Order: sequence, then structure tokens, then C-alpha cells
Amino acid sequence: MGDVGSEASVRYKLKNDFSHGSTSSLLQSSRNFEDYGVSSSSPSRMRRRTSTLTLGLGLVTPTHNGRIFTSVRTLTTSPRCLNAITSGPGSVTPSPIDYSPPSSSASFKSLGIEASIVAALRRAFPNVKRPTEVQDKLIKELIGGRDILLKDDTGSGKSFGLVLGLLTKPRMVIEDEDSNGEQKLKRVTTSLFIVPHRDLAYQLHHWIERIVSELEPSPPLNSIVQVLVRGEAKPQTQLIQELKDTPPHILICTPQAFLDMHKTEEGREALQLDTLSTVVVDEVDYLVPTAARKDPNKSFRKAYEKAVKKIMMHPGPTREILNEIYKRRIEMRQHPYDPDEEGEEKGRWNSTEEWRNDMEAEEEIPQLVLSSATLRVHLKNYLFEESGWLNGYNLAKIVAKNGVFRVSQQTAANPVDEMEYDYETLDEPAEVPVNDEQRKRWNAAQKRGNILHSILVVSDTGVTNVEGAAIEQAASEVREAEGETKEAEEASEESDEDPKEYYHEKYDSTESPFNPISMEAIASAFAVDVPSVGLLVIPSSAPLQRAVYELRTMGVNAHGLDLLKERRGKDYLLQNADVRRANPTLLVATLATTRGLDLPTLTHVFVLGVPEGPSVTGRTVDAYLHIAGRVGRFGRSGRVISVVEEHESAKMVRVLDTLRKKPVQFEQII
Ligand SMILES: Nc1ncnc2c1ncn2[C@@H]1O[C@H](COP(=O)(O)OP(=O)(O)OP(=O)(O)O)[C@@H](O)[C@H]1O
Repeated sequence: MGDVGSEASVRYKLKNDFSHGSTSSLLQSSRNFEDYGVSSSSPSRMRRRTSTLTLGLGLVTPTHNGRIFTSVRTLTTSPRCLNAITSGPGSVTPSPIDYSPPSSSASFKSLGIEASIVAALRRAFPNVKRPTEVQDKLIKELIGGRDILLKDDTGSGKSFGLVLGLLTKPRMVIEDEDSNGEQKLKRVTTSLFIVPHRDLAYQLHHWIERIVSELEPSPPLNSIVQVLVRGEAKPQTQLIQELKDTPPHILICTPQAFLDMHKTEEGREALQLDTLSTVVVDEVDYLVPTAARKDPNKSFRKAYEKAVKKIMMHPGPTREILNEIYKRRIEMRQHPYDPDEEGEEKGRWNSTEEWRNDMEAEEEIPQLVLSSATLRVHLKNYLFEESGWLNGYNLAKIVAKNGVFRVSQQTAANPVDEMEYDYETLDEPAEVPVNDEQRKRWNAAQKRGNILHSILVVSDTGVTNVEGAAIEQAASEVREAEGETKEAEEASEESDEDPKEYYHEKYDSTESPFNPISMEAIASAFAVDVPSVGLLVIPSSAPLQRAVYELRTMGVNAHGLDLLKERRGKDYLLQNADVRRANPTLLVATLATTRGLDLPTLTHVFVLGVPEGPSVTGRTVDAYLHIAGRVGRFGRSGRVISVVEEHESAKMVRVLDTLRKKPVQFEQII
């Protein structure tokens, strides 16, 4: 780890701003980091009015007090360029939302979405016009009631499609006794939506809130959706009472919060698992970790056995929940129908399949939907062979890779295929197009989004682009093509947090766990390239507040990602993707809390270190894919900048290699 006050320097140059020859006044003076639009009290408006701005881009030297621009170079610039610099022009501008996502020829209505919901959807999300391809396949199956295994690219609309399908599902009603002992009909929760972290829970809640508020008449929101996550301000007793009084149509929860409630009798009564009709597990590969099978003839076998043992010792809350909800299925799997067995049921069924599907209907076992952008072979094998949660006789597998879909219907006549490949390899075979139609989709998928992947390597002597990184022309073309974007009001950028919150004395007196040069490289790259919102993903075990603190001491408008924060949080979920902010924000999150997030204004993701490192496994590649998948969604542009130390750079290149991506130079680093 580099010394805080080391000689290390990071060389930056202004991008194409000076290469066009449209320069005007020669500006010369010193300017600190805040001048690049990274301070929460950015004077950028004032700067924009003047053409005699002082500039200090050039040699950037990290210092321990966070003022990293200590050396000044004379630069020639124009007012247009100044405007671009102060608002963080970047190699990627936020894209307007009127792109054309790969859509199906069906309409939401023809897929079975209720007319009132379609109308509300149009008002709430005017950009959502037609279902995407995955939504076409998913919504039909979701409404049909079959179990579903779902895999498609990040940002293809899986979670959004799940929300629409669940909203349309018929409301479950049971007969209940009121306080006078009279029978009456009572609404119960229809669907349970399990997600890995609370920000994703709030994002889904927010989507539903927007649609529900456009319904005419609009029902009370808590009768349609409620969220159960840890860290809620309300005490558990109040949450239980609310669930009992008004069971929501959809309950969105994190697994741990669900188990906390399920532990008590009162909580179990409120959750009413036996009346559920659908259970969705989003990001299932994250929530149900499994170990990659290793070739028994190779020496990894011991490592595999150790990994399995570890998982079995801590199976995780999602496994526990699914074991509870699907205990009848597990029993059926363990004791399948035996026509020779004595008993009154003898001879009632002709086959195991017949028996199984009859029992499923009789016992009203809820539909199970498992979804992720990454479903590795070992997870699929675990689900089909070991878990017992899925009905292998009535399952839809909707799996897409590079825009090519493989949809297989598992029915009684065509039960689930067993293990697909024997052992995990880092590169799973790519789906290849086999006909013209597929080739068309495949090509469209290749064009979808324009994500640039860069790797910055930090050493004691500075920061460089990884060896072999290509010079990317596309970046400036994208910038030119997209033209001007709207400016956000400075007012909305006022901090709603007290920055002092992070100024803990202990941070100044304890050694930082972060490499200061890495942090400064991130701060600088953010300052010169992010127009609106960036996201920094740090390892799951890294201290988030400390990272925010350190970035703030460098003048970066950094915030821990928290969608719960009323105004600020919801702001990030809005569709104002064409907004460039006067004072860009860097959101900081850990690896554990980024899956599934959809922040339309996001253009840049910074990754600190090799995700799920130090070694490169399938888990590492998947983690990178999910992190990178926060940008470039639905055809937008995006940039992923990994900041790694020297000993990690080959590993990071390998991750990109596996994903068949080539690192491109981050232009600002000379
Ligand atoms: N049919 C549609 N037309 C246009 N935009 C859509 C459509 N469906 C979803 N979107 C938008 O696409 C974005 C991504 O959707 P979503 O989060 O559901 O993708 P995802 O496949 O679940 O991604 P991830 O795998 O990263 O969780 C959201 O902003 C959503 O509003």
C-alpha cells in the first residue's frame, strides 16, 4: 500500500477539449480539486459565467490532506470547454431515454397484463412502450403459474417484468372468522419477492408506487406492496401488526429480515406462508451460493469438498426460507409415488408425473421463480438435483445469452434435464445463433449498450492504464453524437446529510484500509469524467463510511448509497437520464449491495480491486458482470473503470478476457 504523502503522481490531460483548436484565452493559475465540480458547495454556476477561470489540470500529486492538485500546467481553453469541465464532461454522457430497447412484437395487454395496469404503466413510465423479449416470455409464464428459471443479461428488464406480472396476478382471498365469529373473506399476501439487499427492495417498491399512484382509482399503497428489510425505523411488533391488518398483494423482503419475523409465532401468523401463490427469488445465485463441481481426477477436489462443507455449515437464510416453503415438495421428492405401496391411494395414479402434478394442485404449492443474469451450471445442478424446491415436471426455463433465447418447457412428458455439463469451467459455452432470426438478435445484443471497460493500475510510482489497453475512438463519437444534455438544478444537489457525520476523529488517527493512491485516482477520474452520477463499488468487507469520508476529504461529493433516504434516494431512481448535474455525485456501495440496482442517471462505475478476489473464479467473473451491468442498461452508454494494484492487474485482465471484453485506455491518463 502506497505511502499517503508519497511522490506518486497521476498524470492527467484534458481530453479532446484542446485538440479542436477552438481555444480562446490563456488561463493560468492554480485551482484545487473542488473547482472540478467535486465539492458539495461547488461554485460551478459562477464559474460558468466567467471566461477567466483558473485551471490547474495537469500534474496531479496526491497529498495526505486531500488537495491533490499541487502542480499547475498552463492550459488554453474555450468557454464551451470550461462548461464541459466544470460539469464533468466525460467520455460518456448520460443518454436520453428515447432509445429503442430490444422489444417483442407483443403488447403488455396481449401478454395478459390487466388493462388498468397497462394504462397506469404508460402514465408512470412513458418510455416503457412494449415488453422486452425476456418480458414477453416471462410474463406469460408468470401468469400461467408454472415454475420459472430465468436468465438474461443485466438490464434486460427481468425485475421490471416480474413486478408487472406479479401486479397482475389474481389477489388471493381466504375465508376467515371475524371477531364475532362470522365467516368473511380476507385478502392475503399473494407473492413474496426475495431480494439480496434493501436498496433493491426499495427500488422495486418505488416502481410499484409509481404505477399504483397512476391507477384509477388508486388503492392504498400498503395494500399492494410492503417492504420488509432490516434496519427499519419501525419496531417489529408494529410491522407484524401492519402485515396482519393489511396484508399486501406483494411482500418484498430481504431474507434475513424475513427470518427475523418468521422466528416468532406472531410473525409466522403475519407472514402466512401457506397462502402464498408465488415466490420470486431475484439474484438467486447470490442468495443461494453453491460450489463449482471440480473434476474428481484433478487436485481441486479437496477445495470443492471444503467449499461444500462451508456452505452446508452456513446454508444462508434464503435456503432456510425455501426449505420451509417447499417442504412438501422436498418430501415428495424424497418419497416419490410407489404404485406397489399398500394403502388406500394405491393405483390412483399411473405414473410418478401424474401423481406429482396432482399433488401439486391439491396442496396448492406456490409457483417458484428463480432469476439472475448469471446462473452457473453448479447452481442449476444444485437446484435440479438437490434442492427439491422446483417442480421439475412443470417448469419453464427461459435462458438467454447474447440475445439468443433458449426456452424449454419441462412437463410431465419432458421432465427436467439433469446436469448440463459435468464440471464448471470459467468460460461456459456461449450461445451461438443458429438461424437468421437468432443472428439478428445476437447482433442487436452486441450493439446493445456501449460500455467501455478500463483498468487503472496503481503502483508506488503512480497510476497507468493497464498494458495493452486499446485507444477507444468510440468514446468521443458517442459524446459528439449525443450532443448537449440538460443541466440539473443546483438546488437539488444540496446535501441532506451533515457532512460532519463522516468526520470522525478516529479516521484521522487510524490507518486507512484503502490505498490512498487508488482513492485519489478514483477521485480524479470521477472529477474529470463523470457528468452526473457515478458509483464506486468497494469490496463487501471494506468499511463504506470510511471510503465516503476519505473521498469527501478530497472534495468529492460522495455519499453512501441509500435509496431509503427520502428525497435524495428516490432522485437516483427517477428516469431523468438526460440530466447533467452541476455538482456530480459519487455513490459508494459495497459489492453486496449493488446487484439489481437500476439508476438511470448512472454513467460510470468504479471498481476497487478484483471483485470477489484474490483469485479469479466464476464468482469473480459474475461479480464483475453484475457490477458492470449497472451501466449500459437498455442501450445507454457507460464506463467501467477498475482500479487495481500491480499484483492484481493480470487477474483483472483475465476477468475481462473471460467476458471477451478488451480494456480501453482511460484517456485522461497519459
Ligand atoms: N419494456 C421496457 N421498455 C423500456 N424500458 C424498460 C422496459 N422494461 C424495463 N425497462 C427499464 O429497464 C431498466 C432495467 O430493468 P430491470 O432492472 O428490470 O433489468 P434486470 O434485467 O432485472 O437487470 P439486472 O439483471 O441488473 O437486475 C429499468 O430502468 C426499467 O425501467
